[in-house]
Amino acid sequence: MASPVEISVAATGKKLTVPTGLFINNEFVPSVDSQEKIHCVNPATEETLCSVVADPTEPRTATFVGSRALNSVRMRAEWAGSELARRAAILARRSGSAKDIDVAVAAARKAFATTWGKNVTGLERSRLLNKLADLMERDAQQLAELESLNNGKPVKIARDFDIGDSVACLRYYAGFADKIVGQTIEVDNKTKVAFTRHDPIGVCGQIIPWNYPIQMWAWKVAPALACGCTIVMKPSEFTPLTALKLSELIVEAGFPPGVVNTIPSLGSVGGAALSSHMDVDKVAFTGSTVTGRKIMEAAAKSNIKKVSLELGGKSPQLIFESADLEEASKWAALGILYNTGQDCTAGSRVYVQESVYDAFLEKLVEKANALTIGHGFDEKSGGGPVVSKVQYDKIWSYIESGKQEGAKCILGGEKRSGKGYFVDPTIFTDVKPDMKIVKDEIFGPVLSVGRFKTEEEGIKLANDTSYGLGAGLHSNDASQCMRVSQALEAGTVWVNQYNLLYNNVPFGGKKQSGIGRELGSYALEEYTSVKAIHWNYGEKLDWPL
Ligand SMILES: NC(=O)C1=CN([C@@H]2O[C@H](COP(=O)(O)OP(=O)(O)OC[C@H]3O[C@@H](n4cnc5c(N)ncnc54)[C@H](O)[C@@H]3O)[C@@H](O)[C@H]2O)C=CC1
Ligand code: BAL
Repeated sequence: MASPVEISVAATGKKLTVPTGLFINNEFVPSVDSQEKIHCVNPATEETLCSVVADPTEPRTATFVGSRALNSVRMRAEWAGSELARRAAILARRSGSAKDIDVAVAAARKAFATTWGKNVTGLERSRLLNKLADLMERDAQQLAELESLNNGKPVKIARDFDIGDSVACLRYYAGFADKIVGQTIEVDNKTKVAFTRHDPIGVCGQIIPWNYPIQMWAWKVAPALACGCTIVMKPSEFTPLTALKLSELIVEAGFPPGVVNTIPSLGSVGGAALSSHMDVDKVAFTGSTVTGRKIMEAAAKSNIKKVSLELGGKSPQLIFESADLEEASKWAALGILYNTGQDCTAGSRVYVQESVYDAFLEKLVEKANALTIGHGFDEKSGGGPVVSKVQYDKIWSYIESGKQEGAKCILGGEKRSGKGYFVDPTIFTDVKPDMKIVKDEIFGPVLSVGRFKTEEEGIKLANDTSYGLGAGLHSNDASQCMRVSQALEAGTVWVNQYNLLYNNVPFGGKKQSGIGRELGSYALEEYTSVKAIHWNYGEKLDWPL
């Protein structure tokens, strides 16, 4: 058994207990072949919270350093050819056979064949999912505090939005569990019929990021369990704590052993092993486009498992002259500042029609200034620090590049002193389409504001990106709203609002923002395999042909 640890929470004077092992077959266990650890850091204080068992099969420290460094300096030329890059590449290649992933996949396979899959009724799956939702609701405050400690986001936001929506997500899919039905298809009125079964796809590898550790867990786990799949979950190495805590609730809710397994691991080890595993039937991923591409490649090179990818974005918002500028400025601020900009749909490019440019900008700066970025346990905080030193350095390198490339920084852009990975709202104007701050996903509170004259020009600027996740438009002209929402190349378009998602509305990307859909009834397609059964109840075969 791997022992739980206690984390002292200075702000409340209480302690939180967190399991630290790999969660396999409803038990927290050590790695089969290593004592290596993932160190979890509080981004508000830079202090280590605790360490959890990692999933290594190779010398871990070097891989960990390599992996982090690789992520942080991916775009930096000096990385290429360095000794660290060479070592990281070798170690990443070697990590494909992670033994703990093998053990977890075997547990998930066994559960799928015995206690779960087609061996459990939809009603029972629904009951267990509802029970899990109740437990999550009961523990919402504790989970929110843990999420805040590990990720940085404000406790109240984690509790009321991330966890509130996650509880609702579990209940939404609990409702579907006994309603997953196929079709009856008449192929011949007298002698033959066909029907379809929507079978659970099998063992699912689920690889989630650090920006919404609990919510991305719920988006993945809820539809998979509703459909009868079993799971090997790999949380981000930056934020594994709440996935481990939720694993305790899996046991308490009464799920059979092996239905949900949790392997805290490095992406280059556990994530790569899951994506290339020959006995994983599907991999669901949320994260960067760079990693999504690797996952698709690994799936193609192994067993052609089903893949769904929810990737990055560089989402635009268009502000037209008829818009309610007061409201539009609030939505634009929310779009870039929610979760301190660490959001796949962050509205990181705003384009304003020339006639209202100055008036809008003034309001936008006022709204951005009004948001307090602070400690997650401070009730006044509307946003927290960014998740890690890696992310902090990446964001600052973009802010510097914006300045160097000639954009005008009209808000923020100055580092704070003291501890914590805090980045204040930063707005650039006078931007050009080929600037890095306009093209790349920054994943921080950094906004580029440009201008356009005509609707056609606005649409062209908005669509000038390899991404296609979200887009927003603000206008009081209904015909324009309809025209522009159709023209915007994105999986989600918000009209006179931004960034609101609902469990019953599908979510996903176009272009290089991903494939597949999460949420809504569409997500069920990701976790089921359609079988057509042809039935002959009367035709005699006229033979030979
Ligand atoms: N679309 C989104 O929601 C997210 C986008 N990002 C973007 O990615 C950038 C870098 O952040 P990262 O943490 O490095 O994202 P990432 O895409 O590398 O990490 C996301 C998940 O993928 C795993 N992973 C990493 N390499 C893998 C591999 N080879 N095979 C399988 N799984 C792997 C990680 O362990 C983590 O669980 C961010 O600055 C942001 O721009 C990051 C997180 C979420
Ligand atoms: N806000 C949707 C999920 C994500 O950012 O990853």
